[in-house]
Amino acid sequence: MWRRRLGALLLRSPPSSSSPAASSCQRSRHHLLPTEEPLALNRLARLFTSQAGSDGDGGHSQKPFIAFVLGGPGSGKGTQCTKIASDFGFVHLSAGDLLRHEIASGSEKGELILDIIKQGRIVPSEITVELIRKAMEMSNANKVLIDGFPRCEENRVAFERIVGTEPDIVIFFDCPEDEMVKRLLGRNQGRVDDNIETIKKRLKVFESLNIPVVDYYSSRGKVHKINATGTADEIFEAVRRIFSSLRF
Ligand SMILES: Nc1ncnc2c1ncn2[C@@H]1O[C@H](COP(=O)(O)OP(=O)(O)OP(=O)(O)O)[C@@H](O)[C@H]1O
Ligand SMILES: Nc1ccn([C@H]2C[C@H](O)[C@@H](COP(=O)(O)O)O2)c(=O)n1
Ligand SMILES: [Mg+2]
Repeated sequence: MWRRRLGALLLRSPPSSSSPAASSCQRSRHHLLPTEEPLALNRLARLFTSQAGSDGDGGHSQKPFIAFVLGGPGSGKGTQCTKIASDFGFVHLSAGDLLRHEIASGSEKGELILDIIKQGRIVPSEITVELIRKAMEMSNANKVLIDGFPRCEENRVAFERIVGTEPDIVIFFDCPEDEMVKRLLGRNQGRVDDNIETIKKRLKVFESLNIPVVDYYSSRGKVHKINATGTADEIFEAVRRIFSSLRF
């Protein structure tokens, strides 16, 4: 299985030399690659992840179909992912939920994550990608929705480096800011970032760091942009048309 092989390779890689606190989407690009040794491992990892085929021990190394689901805070990513997962048999991995789960675990890393989320900033990519990679491996899924990721260029590059593959498609929920703010203020799920001060910061981060990632994937012909106004069911009709036309 590609996941087992990749997991074994990555478990053997040495820890990153950069401290998580020093790592952020604001860092310069040359700080993204921790050491040269993981790079060599990444090349090996790609051999197991970039294409389907026999992995030499009788197993099947087909990589999962990956859809990144993007959109501003409150655009309805989580709501729509639940529907896609139920109707199209995808496993739904929310980057935000994985980070909140880490906070709830009481780990030291969780304290750092909580601090960053309260400020509406982006968690260091190494942390988020590692949580996603582990969740993908544990799910053993062949169709995965990755909700709320990548949030910035550094997230995108780190995913390609650590997981060794690109998304097959990117779904982008396009929603006006005033509607997103209204939805977030009415969400009522006790999230530490659903207050107007943090929401304003999240919207700024979305515009400055996440939209460039959407543009990057648009230029590669991977983006399906969906008008995210209207009821959740109306929006899902547009989503359904896209997923019904895919071969996975
Ligand atoms: N089409 C819609 N119309 C009105 N409310 C909606 C719609 N879709 C979702 N909501 C509600 O808006 C709130 C935010 O939705 P959701 O959590 O799905 O957004 P999100 O994009 O995942 O946000 P975040 O990035 O903060 O996780 C929720 O309370 C949800 O029930
Ligand atoms: N790739 C990601 C995804 C999420 N976060 C942090 C910052 C977000 O404001 C917060 C909540 O995420 P959401 O549930 O809104 O998707 O989690 C991040 O740093 N990097
Ligand atoms: Mg969400």
